Amino acid sequence: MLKVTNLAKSHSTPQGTLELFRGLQFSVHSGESVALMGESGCGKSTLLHLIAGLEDADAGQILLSGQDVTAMNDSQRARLRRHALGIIFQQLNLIPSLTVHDNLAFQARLAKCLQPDRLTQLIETLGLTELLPRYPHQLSGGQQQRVAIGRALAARPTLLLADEPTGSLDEQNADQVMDLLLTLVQQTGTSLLMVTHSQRLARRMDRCLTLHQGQLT
Ligand SMILES: Nc1ncnc2c1ncn2[C@@H]1O[C@H](COP(=O)(O)OP(=O)(O)OP(=O)(O)O)[C@@H](O)[C@H]1O
Repeated sequence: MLKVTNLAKSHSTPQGTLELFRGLQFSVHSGESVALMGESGCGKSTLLHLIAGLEDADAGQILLSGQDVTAMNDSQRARLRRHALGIIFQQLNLIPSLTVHDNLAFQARLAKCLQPDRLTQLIETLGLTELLPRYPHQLSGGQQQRVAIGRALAARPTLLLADEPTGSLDEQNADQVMDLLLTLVQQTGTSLLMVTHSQRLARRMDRCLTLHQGQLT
């Protein structure tokens, strides 16, 4: 489903070139949930950005359902993000001027795959029914997190990329959000690649990859 081969990425910084990784290889299979761990600054977020086509790799190949992200132009990448990827980054990027309901429907509408029954089911599973008319600033952190998960899954992505989606929550809320995320991923057959600093959350996933000094173990 996701196959990464010989991936290399460096950043240029005022101190010179910072090589994050070279020759990186790994796969995520259909329906599999994989934790991505590693110390701060090792390149986990950058790796998600490369897979999402938001940054360019220096070398290597990223195949998503057989399509090579590294060979796509900007509009092909945007299309891929709309149709095949769900993305939950640290800044949740909910749209402040839209209600919870419209935030949830937004990405599915863009991808032209809004299915009202499916959206209703997602809303129920995520416990958001009462909150539909509210705006993001009227929600708690955990509630915003659930909306971001719903929005990412409403468009039926093949792969969900999540960067510490429970990072700002306390343990109890993080566990609840994680329960929902894993249930939904299982129900929909979506694959999940999730950055986390929590061993506890990582143990709940099918597999854990650790990025250390440019290598995955
Ligand atoms: N656009 C950029 N230009 C230069 N350096 C960058 C850029 N983006 C990230 N970096 C550097 O690349 C390294 C990897 O950053 P990245 O955000 O991928 O790490 P991370 O593993 O996700 O860290 P954290 O766990 O703290 O979120 C860091 O040292 C960071 O300072």
